[in-house]
Amino acid sequence: MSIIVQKFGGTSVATAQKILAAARRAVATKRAGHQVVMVVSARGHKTDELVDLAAEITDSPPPREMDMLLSTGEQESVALVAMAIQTLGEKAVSLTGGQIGIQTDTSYTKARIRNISTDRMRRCLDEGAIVVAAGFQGVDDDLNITTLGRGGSDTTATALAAVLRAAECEIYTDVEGVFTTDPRLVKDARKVGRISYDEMLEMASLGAGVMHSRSIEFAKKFAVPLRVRPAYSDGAGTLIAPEGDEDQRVVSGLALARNEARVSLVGIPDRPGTMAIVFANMAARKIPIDMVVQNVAQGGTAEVSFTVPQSDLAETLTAAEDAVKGLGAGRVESGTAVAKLSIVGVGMRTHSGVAAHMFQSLADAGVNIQMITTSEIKISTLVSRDQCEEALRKVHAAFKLDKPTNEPPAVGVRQKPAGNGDASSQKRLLHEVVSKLAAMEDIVVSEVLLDESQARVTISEIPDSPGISAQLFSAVADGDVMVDMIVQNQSHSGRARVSLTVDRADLERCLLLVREVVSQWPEATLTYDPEIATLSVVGIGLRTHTGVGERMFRALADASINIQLINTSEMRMSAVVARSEGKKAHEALLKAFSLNS
Ligand SMILES: Nc1ncnc2c1ncn2[C@@H]1O[C@H](COP(=O)(O)OP(=O)(O)O)[C@@H](O)[C@H]1O
Ligand SMILES: N[C@@H](CC(=O)OP(=O)(O)O)C(=O)O
Repeated sequence: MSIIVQKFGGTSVATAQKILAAARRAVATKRAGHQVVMVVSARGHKTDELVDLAAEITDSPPPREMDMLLSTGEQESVALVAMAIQTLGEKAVSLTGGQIGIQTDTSYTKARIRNISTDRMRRCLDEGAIVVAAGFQGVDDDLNITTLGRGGSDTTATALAAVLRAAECEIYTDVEGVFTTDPRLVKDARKVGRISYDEMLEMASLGAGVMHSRSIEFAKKFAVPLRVRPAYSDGAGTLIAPEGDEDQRVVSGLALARNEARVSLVGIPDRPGTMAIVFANMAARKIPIDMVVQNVAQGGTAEVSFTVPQSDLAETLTAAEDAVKGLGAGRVESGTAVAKLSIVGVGMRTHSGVAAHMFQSLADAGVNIQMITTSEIKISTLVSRDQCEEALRKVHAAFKLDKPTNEPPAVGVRQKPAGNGDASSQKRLLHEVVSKLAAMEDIVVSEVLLDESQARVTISEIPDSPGISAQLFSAVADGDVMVDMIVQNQSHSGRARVSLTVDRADLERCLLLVREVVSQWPEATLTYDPEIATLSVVGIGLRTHTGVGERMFRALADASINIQLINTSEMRMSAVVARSEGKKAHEALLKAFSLNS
């Protein structure tokens, strides 16, 4: 008999009526011939209320007691849901994380799942009961209660689906499914029928609150089909699966992270080891870095900027000050009142002109871009917070995401065939690595790739005002040059620096196009380097595990290799180095991540 996991978020069990509705759905699924495991969150704003209550008692609640407190929200709701099921005439057993055997590490308030025992759940299911599992919690080796971090019930649900080999994991919520962007912010947002794990991972980690990114990591690692569905109707929702829709748009969705802060380390030494020290200091404080922007150095000093949630700013500044002390040079700058606006879509792998279109729509809205970073399937920009919602609406409309998908794509010229070439070998590699994991949530690094086919172009001293990036990238796109990485730092004295990488065969054409645009800015300078290599560490959980950057940059530092550019995503962390050092860097990274060449 197939197992279906059904997760109900806080909004979907907020009242007795909603609890009964959730119970009816589980009962109907059981009566249709499935075994059912429900995962339930705390009712409504219960978790927030408990957090506020603790704050009234003390400024720094002990993490162990915080987890003891927060886990009660879910304990209340599972009991109520189990009662509701029993009144409908079916057997039900509510279980806490500890009673199930969800074993975690001891990092209170952000624990990671190590193992899950299926014995108790299977026994209950075999006795004909619906299992009602408390989301968001587990226990450590000493049976201390731990929680998985805010929004963690999605992670519980996907992890239970993985260990039970469920046919599907359904996430019931207060919207029809996954939308092109948050429907609360953009009323024209449309529901997506199907989206790939990779796109959903990016969307979730870039700010789309509908799913917790760690739960998509589980889904991808253990190939769990996920479906986001409305709790209030029979809508089919959105399927999250290995691949997205066939007739996919170039851009599938937009995400906004409103409460970001920027931290920059300026004037730091441009030498091997710098990034290793920076990342080690961040990892030591478990600070998850969002957008990392390191641009080519000038005058012997380098600069790295990154964004963090504003709530992590104080801790990040301390870590950054420690890093500067360790480096013996540089200073720390920071900026608040910024927001991160990102576009996501696998179509970017094959189409040119996507960045230009995004930048142009921001320019048309009078929005200045303070920082840019890209990965193969996303482009993130840092903009001022007071303009961010308007910017979100403008970019959404510019990509015609408010229109049905069967219309011709709004942008982009296909430059590369779509075929997913080595997808099956990637799946095999992933499976091999996952099968050897000691703990379920351990980081997965499946490959280290060396790309020697690219060239770098850097434009310095360009004016820092709306429309500049749009002009630059429109010119390149109009010339049909496919841009891979884009990195733009925060500006200094009204001047910014942008670097991009292109296929080496396109370098001459790209330079011609860029020169023409740059000629209108008297102070701007253009440099290029056809001799670069890009190293990419590929895996799952690269951003949520803060130690990957540290390990990567430590390995490059130990091999005395200097880093020119960095870009990161959920599934890839890349660094540009001199081509002459590419092979050595590749070997060093394979060794650091215990992979065979
Ligand atoms: N791309 C998106 N698609 C759908 N919903 C989104 C998206 N981005 C943000 N959201 C928001 O996520 C909310 C659902 O998540 P959440 O409030 O955590 O629900 P739950 O309590 O069910 O876990 C929606 O109400 C919606 O406003
Ligand atoms: N109750 C927890 C866990 C959770 O995932 O909730 P929800 O499914 O309502 O986002 C929280 O508020 O963080």
